[in-house]
Amino acid sequence: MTTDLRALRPAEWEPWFRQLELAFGGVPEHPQERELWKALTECERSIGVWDGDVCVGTAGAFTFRLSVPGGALVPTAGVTMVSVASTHRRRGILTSMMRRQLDDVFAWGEPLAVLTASEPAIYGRFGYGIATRQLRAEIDTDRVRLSVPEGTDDVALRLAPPEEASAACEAVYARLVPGRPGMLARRPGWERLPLLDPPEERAGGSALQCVLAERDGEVVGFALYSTKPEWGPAGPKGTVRLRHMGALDPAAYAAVWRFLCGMDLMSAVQVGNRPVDDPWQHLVSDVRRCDLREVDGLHVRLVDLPAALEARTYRAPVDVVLEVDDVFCPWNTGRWRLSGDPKGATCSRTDDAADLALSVRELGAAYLGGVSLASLAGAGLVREARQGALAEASLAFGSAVAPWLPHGF
Ligand SMILES: CC(=O)SCCNC(=O)CCNC(=O)[C@H](O)C(C)(C)COP(=O)(O)OP(=O)(O)OC[C@H]1O[C@@H](n2cnc3c(N)ncnc32)[C@H](O)[C@@H]1OP(=O)(O)O
Repeated sequence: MTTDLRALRPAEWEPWFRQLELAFGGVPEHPQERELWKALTECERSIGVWDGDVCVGTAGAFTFRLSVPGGALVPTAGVTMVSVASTHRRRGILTSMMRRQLDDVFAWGEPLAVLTASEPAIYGRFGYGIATRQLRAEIDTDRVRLSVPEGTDDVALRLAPPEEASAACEAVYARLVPGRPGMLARRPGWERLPLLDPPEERAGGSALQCVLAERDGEVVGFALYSTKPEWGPAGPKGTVRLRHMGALDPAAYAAVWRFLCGMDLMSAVQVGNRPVDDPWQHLVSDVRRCDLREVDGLHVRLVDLPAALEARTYRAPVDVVLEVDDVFCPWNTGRWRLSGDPKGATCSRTDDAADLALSVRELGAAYLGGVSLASLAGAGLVREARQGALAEASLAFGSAVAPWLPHGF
């Protein structure tokens, strides 16, 4: 079988995207969603694999800037729309696309590649580590009470049509990005993503709604959500489905959560993707009635290892030699001295003896500060060669807030 792997040509987008839809089960995306992804596709950064004139492989790489510990926004490739035709599976087409893509990303000078996986088992072999988790919950608001901090009553709430409120929500979102590793600075066009709301995908729920939290006329928080009314023998038992929220201070945050949890005729708030350290967990009277669950979120790959390690800061002073194994991107393999602190870091090749040995996948998992090197060592995935190095590096790599990716891509 000979196939042709090449950059996507704009005129090829339809069959290319159709291949992606087929690989994901064949149901066409809603036109609203299709149009958004078409507008956001960066053809010159996307790959198509063709068998004759049939598209059999797809992969894209959005131009992102990712928030990392310390608040820098690092140029990052957002790997997306990966698929191989079921007629051509398990013949190495994904591997060939990952090869081309990571070579490209390195050549573009982007230190990181990130993705969210349809199945977490796919990408470890290409050097991606699971760096963030997302919290899912269903809060039983008939039973759970919320205690709110002082100042919450000073926050005014106002319903607004989501389209009209979008600019104000985006302004709040943008201010949150540097403070939470894993968040993405949104480029023009991406503000449409939280507003996607095809009627066919509401599953009995309302259209998207928006509440704004304001203090002295300034928007300090928001939530995008829908409601699903339902009635049982004992009366109302509707559900609030939270899509997206953000707030600039604890009182604004609590005001939004009190609104979500206090809606009349609603018995539950469903939360699909929040940070694992989301503060509402400390406001509720009964955390057991919140049905907390966690799943993998952002998978991170260090493409240019020294540039990536120098782009973030470290929570405590650290001076370690890392012996890194990177089979898929061998330019990262070798010994690297990392010296860093809360202000910055340097990372360069060294012949000195290793303090810690690990693969680039573990480094990707630990990079945003949400997965501890000590925990990875407990699984036998990080080896300590100098006593004390593991504790030192674990502390330094940690983040005060859990890294989190608010939305898929
Ligand atoms: C970021 C995103 O876009 S996530 C979306 C990923 N896409 C999908 O899930 C759509 C449906 N699935 C597919 O399109 C394909 O099955 C793909 C893309 C996952 C794999 O494509 P293929 O061309 O079959 O993969 P390829 O032949 O290169 O396999 C490489 C290796 O990965 C392994 N692999 C491939 N798919 C999977 C999987 N789903 N789970 C576990 N391992 C896998 C193969 O067994 C192979 O292992 P080996 O090197 O030890 O032999």
